[in-house]
Amino acid sequence: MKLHELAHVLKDVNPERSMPHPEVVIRGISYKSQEVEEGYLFVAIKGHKQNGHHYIDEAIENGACAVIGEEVERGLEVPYFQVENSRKALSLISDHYYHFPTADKILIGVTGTNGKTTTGSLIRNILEDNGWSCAFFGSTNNVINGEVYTTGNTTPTLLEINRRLYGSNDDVVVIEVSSHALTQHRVEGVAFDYALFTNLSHDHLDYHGSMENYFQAKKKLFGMLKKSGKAIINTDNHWGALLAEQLRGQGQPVISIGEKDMDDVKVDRYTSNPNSLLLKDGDGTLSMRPSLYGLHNMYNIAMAYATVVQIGVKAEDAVFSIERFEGVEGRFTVMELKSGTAVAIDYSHTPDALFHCLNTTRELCAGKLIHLFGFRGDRDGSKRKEMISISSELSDQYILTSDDLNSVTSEEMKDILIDLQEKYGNRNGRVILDRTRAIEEALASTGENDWVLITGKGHETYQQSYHYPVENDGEAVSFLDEK
Ligand SMILES: CC(=O)N[C@H]1[C@@H](OP(=O)(O)OP(=O)(O)OC[C@H]2O[C@@H](n3ccc(=O)[nH]c3=O)[C@H](O)[C@@H]2O)O[C@H](CO)[C@@H](O)[C@@H]1O[C@H](C)C(=O)N[C@@H](C)C(=O)N[C@H](CCC(=O)O)C(=O)O
Ligand SMILES: Nc1ncnc2c1ncn2[C@@H]1O[C@H](COP(=O)(O)OP(=O)(O)OP(=O)(O)O)[C@@H](O)[C@H]1O
Repeated sequence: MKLHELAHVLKDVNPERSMPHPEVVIRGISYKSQEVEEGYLFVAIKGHKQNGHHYIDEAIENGACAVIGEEVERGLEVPYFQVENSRKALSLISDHYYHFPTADKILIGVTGTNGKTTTGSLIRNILEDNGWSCAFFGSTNNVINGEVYTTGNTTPTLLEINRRLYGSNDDVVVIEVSSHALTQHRVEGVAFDYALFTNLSHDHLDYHGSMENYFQAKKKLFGMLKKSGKAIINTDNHWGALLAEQLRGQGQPVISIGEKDMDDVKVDRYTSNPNSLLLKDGDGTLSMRPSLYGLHNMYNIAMAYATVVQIGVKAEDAVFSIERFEGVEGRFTVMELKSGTAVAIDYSHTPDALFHCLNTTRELCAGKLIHLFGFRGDRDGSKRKEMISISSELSDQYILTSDDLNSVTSEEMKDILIDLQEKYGNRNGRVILDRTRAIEEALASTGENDWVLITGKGHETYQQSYHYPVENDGEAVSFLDEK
């Protein structure tokens, strides 16, 4: 991309200086000054913690040939483009720079408080099973051309997405679109063929301030649908029903998922023992033995099914793939121990997710159910009381322990947990700060037919070290089972 082309791409351009080198070729783009190289375009973003405009000099020292920003900047030695919104400009520019890599693909955006990763992974697996190649951007990883990459955010910026998709041969792209990403214009300009809404419940209120704001953030995804695009919505969720009503009122086609006869894809009957599901799709009834457990996962299956049949997968082929799906790492991963105890490791960290996860475990557990969980430092503290009362009600015993501390100290977290237990806990609750010690205690007090449910981290690596030298919950359970 040449420098002078930049001026045409940015609508509200106000170049600080004339274009000294219109033929200068932009060799890369970054919004991180420390990653700028010779000939790069630097995009200065005023962020939540830092202001990228304070790093423009560093970016120029590193070789930036032009800068985009929101603030007035004078006397820079390279052309400066002042724009209304740097994040939007970043997305727009990266699309042009990488020659619109999403334009010739089927784009699926999945949003919702819970179920994005499971639903997105189901869709990817069903499509891959049936002849479509499918790229994936989500919480657990990114997959492009069948290559798996680690990821930072659930939803990267479009710069990162386009960089990965440049040269991708994938037919379809599934993107988990978080409310943060939508608020921060991370996928600005992407036109989706399908937008999925799994559910909305209490989470991230520290960021959005209210459920209404949280809902409005999620709703943005549905304004990014192509003209031919379709919304696929769980209308058994209150916010989903509201969204469907609003979209239908605007003439947007909606495919509804739920347990109601009027739903386009109905979760007709689910039993957990044996694990079997009956889906109704129009006149057809589909019976299957899913590999996933829990009613919440039946909704994920219904969402994924509704999407893939729209793309062209035959119903019976979709069912076959759903039954073979191996699940998502750390989403209700079950381990059978020598003692006869079953351990489920799950990622749930919201009240709604915890409710579903505990209910599922309760349905499978014939003996005692011990639940082990904690709360992430610096995250939405308003959901903790609700989570403790759900656990108090649905588990026989629970242990409050450490989750990611972030900037909170271990001692501060201990005080938080003790205070929460005293205020909202019951006599079956305890606090054991060291996560591995807490797992050890839970395993020591269970046996045949008992279950231990460990939630909050799932597959994720521990952010801090504990007594036993292990990196995650799965490793801790295996280590202690061998001990
Ligand atoms: C609070 C938040 O969402 N922050 C996101 C935001 O960062 P920011 O722009 O505010 O960054 P900042 O640290 O304030 O820095 C501002 C700017 O200065 C630049 N800078 C800074 C320092 C320097 O030396 N040089 C320099 O250029 C930075 O590169 C940045 O462009 O934009 C970044 C680029 O997209 C994101 O990586 C980052 O996500 C942070 C890491 C994060 O943890 N976000 C969480 C809340 C999040 O987004 N979670 C959702 C999933 C939620 C869920 O469903 O559970 C997600 O999609 O991951
Ligand atoms: N449809 C659902 N409704 C409620 N809870 C769910 C649903 N699907 C999954 N969960 C619960 O939420 C947890 C997270 O599931 P998943 O990773 O699929 O969702 P997510 O939206 O990607 O979450 P995150 O954005 O935190 O990664 C699961 O471990 C499970 O306990």
